[in-house]
Parts: sequence; structure tokens; C-alpha cells
Amino acid sequence: MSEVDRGAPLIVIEGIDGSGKGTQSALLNQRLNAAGITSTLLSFPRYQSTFFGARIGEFLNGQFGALNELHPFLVSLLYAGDRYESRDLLLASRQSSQAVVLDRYVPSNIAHQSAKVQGAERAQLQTWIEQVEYGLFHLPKPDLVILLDVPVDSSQELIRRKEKRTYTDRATDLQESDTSYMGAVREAYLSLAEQSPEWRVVPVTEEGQVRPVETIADDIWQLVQPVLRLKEK
Ligand SMILES: Nc1ncnc2c1ncn2[C@@H]1O[C@H](COP(=O)(O)OP(=O)(O)O)[C@@H](O)[C@H]1O
Ligand SMILES: Cc1cn([C@H]2C[C@H](O)[C@@H](COP(=O)(O)OP(=O)(O)O)O2)c(=O)[nH]c1=O
Repeated sequence: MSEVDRGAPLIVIEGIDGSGKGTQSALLNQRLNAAGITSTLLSFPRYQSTFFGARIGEFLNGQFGALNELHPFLVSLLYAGDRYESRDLLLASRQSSQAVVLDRYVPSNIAHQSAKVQGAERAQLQTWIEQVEYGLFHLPKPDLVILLDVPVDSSQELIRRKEKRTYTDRATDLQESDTSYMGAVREAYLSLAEQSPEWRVVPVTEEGQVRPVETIADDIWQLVQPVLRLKEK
């Protein structure tokens, strides 16, 4: 399929919980639109919009039991189901806009679920998630994945500043409060970034301090320029 048929580039913002994905994806979307490049922002999980999204909220709230009781492959299917239900919207957005910004996408599933297992099992889980989402569910692959890389200590500080979530009354959800798990997720993300040519890593901290939101946004803006395939809309 030609680049034009595929439509607008998919720009994915990834990172551990509290890395600034929500902040930066919203800023990128605004900046694209302000520059006259029509952009659509979608955020996964779509807790309020899909059947599976609602179940993910319940799962994260502990309603299906302790989070580590379920095999991560089974958990990954909830998130994959949420994206499958969102596939038409995603493809339509690629046609109606000049850029699509995604706050989390398939790489979140790979990093967060494969971080729960080790070695060969981790590699197999990555393969299975890609097979389900890109293969069986025909979800489009990202053109650019920007990893907001942050040490877990700093991310915990940022999480404390977050507003209340829609799916939980707690200030942090059950996974976010598990710092050793978040460390494993960070490592899984960094290893994915090394494997894949479309990934770029943006550091959230410098010398132990969280960088200003605008400085991080400027780095992201520079990385996005090469993937914009502009055409009349
Ligand atoms: N660079 C930054 N400096 C200071 N505060 C930030 C920065 N990036 C994000 N925040 C704040 O930290 C919290 C978590 O950011 P958020 O964008 O929700 O992260 P995520 O979506 O990755 O969980 C929010 O309250 C946000 O306003
Ligand atoms: C989108 C997605 C999220 N997740 C995980 C990451 C988070 O721990 C959790 C909730 O996502 P999210 O609400 O984006 O977390 P936060 O706003 O706190 O960063 O779901 C997956 O495991 N797979 C996925 O495909």
C-alpha cells in the first residue's frame, strides 16, 4: 500500500506511568494543529468508549482479583480488544487528519505485560502480542514511537501530582504503586527502543531533575518533523 493510501502517520507516545505521556501527547496535538497540520489525539485504554476499555478499568481496580494472578498474555488480550474495537476510528482518523497522535498503543502492551515474565517467555509474549494486534487484528503499525524515559523515583513524584482517574478512587492504581514492576517496565521499554528503528528515546530528567514540559515538547517536535507526510486535506 502506498504511503498516501495508509493516510496520516501514527505517532505514538510511550513511557512508564507518570512519564508525562498525557501532557506531551496533548501538547504535540495542539502544536500540530496550531501549525496548520490537522491532528487527531487518541488515548489508550479507551476506558469510557469501548467494552474492553471498561473491563480494563475494572481489572486495574482489582475487580478480577490481584493483578499478578492472571497470566500477562490473558491480560494483554483485554488491551488488544480495546484497540480492536477502536480500529475503525483509528483508520478513519488517518484519513481525515494529517497526523494521528496516540497516547499509548501496542508497545504499552508489550512493555507492561512482558515485564511480568523473564527470558524466553518474555520474547514469546512480545511475539504473541504483535501477532494478535498487528497480525490477527490488523492494527496499523506506528511510524514513530517516542519513549519518554524517566527513572522510577521521578515518575512516582509526577504520579502524585496527577488528577483522580476515572476508573479508580486511589491516587495511584495498583500497578503504579509497585516500583520494582515499574523498573522492569522501564527496562522492557528501553530494550524495545534498541530493537526497533522507528523508536526514539527522549529523557524526562537531566542530572536527576525533571526537565521543563516545554523543553521536552521541543525535543518531541523535532523528532516528529521527518515523519509528517503532508498532503492536502
Ligand atoms: N516535565 C514535567 N514537569 C513537571 N510536571 C510534569 C511534567 N510532565 C508531566 N508533569 C505532571 O506530572 C503528572 C503526570 O504526567 P502525565 O502527563 O499525566 O503522565 P502519564 O500520562 O505518562 O501518566 C501530571 O500532573 C503532569 O501535569
Ligand atoms: C494501553 C495499554 C496500557 N497498559 C497498562 C499501562 C498502565 O499500567 C495501565 C493503565 O494505563 P494508563 O491509564 O495509560 O496509565 P497512566 O495514565 O497511569 O499512565 O495499563 C497495558 O498493559 N497495555 C496496553 O496496551
